[in-house]
Amino acid sequence: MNESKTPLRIVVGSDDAGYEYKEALKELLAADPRVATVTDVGVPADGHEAYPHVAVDAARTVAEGTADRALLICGTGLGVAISANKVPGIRAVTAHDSYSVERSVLSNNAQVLTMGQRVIGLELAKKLVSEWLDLRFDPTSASAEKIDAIHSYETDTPNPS
Ligand SMILES: O=C[C@H](O)[C@H](O)COP(=O)(O)O
Repeated sequence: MNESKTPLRIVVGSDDAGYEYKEALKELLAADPRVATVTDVGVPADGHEAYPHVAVDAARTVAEGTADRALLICGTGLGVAISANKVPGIRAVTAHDSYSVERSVLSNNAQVLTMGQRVIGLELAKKLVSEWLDLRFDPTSASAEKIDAIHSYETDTPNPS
């Protein structure tokens, strides 16, 4: 662990198709010293809330500053990413490989990682989540102005470039 990194406040969520992975990854996060807090926005074991509502609840928690990141699971990871990206200021990505997880933070400053329980093995998902906890975006990097450009499209402000 890099002691200079502030532990992360993480919100987790899933639909019923992602429930088992959400629970397993929540347990992993809760035991990790790189994590300050884990907040579960559902679904519970007997829950059937549709993925858009869970994803937006989690994304709003990040956008409001109550959490630093969100980890969202559904069948594919796709629906929760699409939904979370409807929240202004949120950059959510689906990633099932190490390089994409790395670049999602270092290039895209994505605060939301999504995965599909029907797509990836649980042990690989755990490994990728562990790698994700070590990543921090560098606001002085050349990628920063591209993130600003993304956000310029959330308002009526023209693209600065
Ligand atoms: O992206 C959507 C998810 O995979 C979800 O868990 C399943 O959605 P569906 O039931 O509409 O296929």
